[in-house]
Amino acid sequence: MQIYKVGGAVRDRLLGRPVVENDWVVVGASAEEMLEKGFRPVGADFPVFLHPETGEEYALARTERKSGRGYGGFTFFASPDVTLEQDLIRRDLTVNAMAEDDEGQVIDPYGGQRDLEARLLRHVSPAFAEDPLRVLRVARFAARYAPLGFRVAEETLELMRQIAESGELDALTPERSWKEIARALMEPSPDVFIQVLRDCCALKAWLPELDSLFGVPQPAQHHPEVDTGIHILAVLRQCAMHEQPLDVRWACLLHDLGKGLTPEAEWPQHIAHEKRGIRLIQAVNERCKAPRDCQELAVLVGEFHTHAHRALELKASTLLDLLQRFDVYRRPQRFEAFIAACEMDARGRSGLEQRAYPQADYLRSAATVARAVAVQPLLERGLKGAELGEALKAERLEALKIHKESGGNA
Ligand SMILES: Nc1ccn([C@@H]2O[C@H](COP(=O)(O)OP(=O)(O)OP(=O)(O)O)[C@@H](O)[C@H]2O)c(=O)n1
Ligand SMILES: [Mg+2]
Repeated sequence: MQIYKVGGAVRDRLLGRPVVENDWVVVGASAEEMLEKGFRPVGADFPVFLHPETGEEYALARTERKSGRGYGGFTFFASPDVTLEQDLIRRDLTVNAMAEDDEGQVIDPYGGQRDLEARLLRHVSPAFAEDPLRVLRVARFAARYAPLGFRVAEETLELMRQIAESGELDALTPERSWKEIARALMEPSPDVFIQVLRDCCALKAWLPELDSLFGVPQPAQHHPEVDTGIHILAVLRQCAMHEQPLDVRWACLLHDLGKGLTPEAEWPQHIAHEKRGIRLIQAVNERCKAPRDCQELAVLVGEFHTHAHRALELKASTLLDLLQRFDVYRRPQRFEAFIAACEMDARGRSGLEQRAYPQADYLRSAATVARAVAVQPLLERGLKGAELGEALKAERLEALKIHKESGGNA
């Protein structure tokens, strides 16, 4: 049997980037031989094994044919006769279809090195279409390598368009898709992920609520970029620049979905888009099976981002309602994430990226002030239950009024 390093490890070494994990392909071996050598099988009918010591993945060279729609609809054909070239040709991108032998020699039958030079993400063969997840993968690689000058080859974009238009993306399980989405949003250019999906019409299939924001105008006074979709891309760029975590990026992606429901007669105003957007955000959350923290933050940012932007004008009682709603007493971290998302929203506007956002510190100090109200004296007065709650609220309100009068510098 011959063992080759394949995929991302070869690509990233040639790019001079750190290699995080190795994938291996094994040619000329049977499953029985692998088991004899102590490799552990990953699944019953999946020709992939884990190395007994390193835990890295070793896949038998295989050809893959589609037997039905969606994931699960795969049949694998692995046999000792399958050659390295046959294995590589069914892979997604030429830059991912290179192998390296144990002497460091690169085997590159499909022009991976040429495309690395040309900064092109290009599919290897029509077998690309066997796995519709690759549409998301390519957009994710584009989001990762855009800063190095990579772009998706025109013919690959065309193939991605055919896959998207065939409805195949609907067959992807939310679990598989979410992994790609989450990784893509954390890449250096998450906006490129969305842009590529839009370019191949996959955004329309996957996230029509977001796709329809392109072409929807906003008031130029607050949004010099005008187009709502362009604004979302700019907000994502800010998220990457400020190294925001996934929940913040997810919330930013969805925060303005309500603007897609504004009747055209009201454009460029979007009165009540925050409330209107809630059910869209919830629907996307559920459809994508986003993790709980992402779901929660997205709904809260959707409903309350305008509150944050107007923080300095809010009445003390409205401010208190906001803090109560966020449960800043027990969930301080979630409120921080909310503030971060709103700041990214404020900065994701052409020419306003550097503008100060004093609302952030104002909200932070308001939360501190409300949190500082002590419960103990109220307990000592014998208050409990609903009465205690009301008294606590009243004291917090007083504290916030003083805070507001002092301009937030209390
Ligand atoms: N849907 C997929 C998934 C994987 N691969 C192939 O399997 C290799 C390893 O897959 P994976 O580890 O998911 O991707 P990497 O390319 O290693 O990239 P990453 O840096 O994201 O791990 C890829 O390079 C590619 O050759 C593929 O062709 N189609
Ligand atoms: Mg890998």
